[in-house]
Amino acid sequence: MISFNQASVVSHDGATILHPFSLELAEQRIAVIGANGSGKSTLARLINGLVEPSSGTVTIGAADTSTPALDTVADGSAVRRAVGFVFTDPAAQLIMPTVIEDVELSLRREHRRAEDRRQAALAALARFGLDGFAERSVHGLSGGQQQLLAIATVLATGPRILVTDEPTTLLDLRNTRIIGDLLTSLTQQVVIVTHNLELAARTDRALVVDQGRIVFDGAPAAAIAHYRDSVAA
Ligand SMILES: Nc1ncnc2c1ncn2[C@@H]1O[C@H](COP(=O)(O)OP(=O)(O)OP(=O)(O)O)[C@@H](O)[C@H]1O
Repeated sequence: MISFNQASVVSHDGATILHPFSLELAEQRIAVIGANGSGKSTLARLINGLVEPSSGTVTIGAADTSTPALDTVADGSAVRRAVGFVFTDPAAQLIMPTVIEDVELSLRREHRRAEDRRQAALAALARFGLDGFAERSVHGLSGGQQQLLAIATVLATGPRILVTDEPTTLLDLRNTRIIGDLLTSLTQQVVIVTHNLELAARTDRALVVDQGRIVFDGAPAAAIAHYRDSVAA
C-alpha cells in the first residue's frame, strides 16, 4: 500500500509542483497519465523518496503488515529497498562497463560475497533472457535490451514495489510490447508513469494529473477518456 497524506511538493523558488493530495494505492498496477509538466514524475519520485514532500507525508506499507508503515523521509533507506525506481533513459542508471557488473553493483548489499553476487546476477539476467549478454558492454545493447536490463537490475534487489517513469518512451513497437507485457505480469505492485495510453489501459487504476493536481482517479478506460477530453477541450 502506498499512501499520500496531504502530500505536496513546492520547488525551491516557491512554485507549487504538486498541490496537497491524499490517496491510498493498493492495486497491483497503477498508471499515472497526463500532460507534459503536469507533475507525474514528481508524484512517482515521491514514492521512493527521490523527492521529499514539502508538506504532508508519503508512506509505504511494511512487508509485515503488523508493523508501522515506512515513511519516505524518516525511513528513507528502508523505503528505497522496498521501492525500486526505473528511469526513462536506462543509460541514467546503467553505469558499469559490462551488463553483469551493472547487476552485481545493484546486488552489493544483498550479497556480500563476490561469487554469490555473480550467481544472483546471472540468475537475474537469465530471468529476462539477457544471460547471453552478461559480458557485453551496456552500450552495445539495443534500447529495448537496455530498458529490460534496467528493470532486471532493479528487480534483482527484490523490491516490493516498482515505479517506472515512462518506461516505453524510447522504445519501438515490439520492445514497447515486451516491456508492457513484463510490467503487467510482475508480482510486485507496479506504478507506471506513461504517455502510452495502450499501456495505461492495461492497468487496474489510473490517475490523471493536470497542473499539479490529480483531476481523475479511477478505471483506466475512464481516465484515458477524461485525459483525451481535456486535450480536446
Ligand atoms: N526540482 C524542480 N524545481 C523546479 N521545478 C521543477 C522541479 N522538478 C520539476 N519541476 C517542474 O514541475 C513541473 C512538473 O514536472 P514533472 O517532471 O513532475 O512533470 P511530468 O508530468 O512528469 O512531465 P513530463 O511528462 O514532461 O515528463 C514542471 O513544470 C517542471 O518544470
